[in-house]
Amino acid sequence: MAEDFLDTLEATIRSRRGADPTTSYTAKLFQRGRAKIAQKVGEEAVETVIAAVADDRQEMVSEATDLLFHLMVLLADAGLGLDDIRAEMMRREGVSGIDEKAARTP
Ligand SMILES: N=c1c2ncn([C@@H]3O[C@H](COP(=O)(O)OP(=O)(O)OP(=O)(O)O)[C@@H](O)[C@H]3O)c2ncn1[C@@H]1O[C@H](COP(=O)(O)O)[C@@H](O)[C@H]1O
Repeated sequence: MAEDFLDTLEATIRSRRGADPTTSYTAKLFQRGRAKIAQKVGEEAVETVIAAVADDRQEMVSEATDLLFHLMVLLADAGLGLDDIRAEMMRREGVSGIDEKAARTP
């Protein structure tokens, strides 16, 4: 898988564990803990949805970026990362959501 900016960002996020929370927002999130990080993911998800319903494309990009950043921090806090998401996405490749749902719905 080609290295892209998200991989660079993931490395930055991981490097902020135990860093100074007065100079790093990511370090501050880690310090505040899993529940607070999860809350931020929820807030950013809601803000993304609001922007989508308002059909505000610029705001959607901004809020979706906040959402993805906070989701990456949440994954990192749990010892997970983009490789785990890639692996799961690749496992699902070619399996239609329609077929997958039909297989688990009696
Ligand atoms: N991509 C981001 C990024 N996206 C959003 N944010 C921050 O996320 C916060 C979300 O906004 P909010 O208004 O909800 O935050 P808040 O009111 O401060 O939060 P709370 O009071 O609710 O805790 C803002 O402070 C944004 O600056 C980010 N902060 C950092 N990054 C990346 O992470 C890197 C490391 O950042 P530091 O850890 O701060 O050095 C940076 O170089 C960037 O590449």
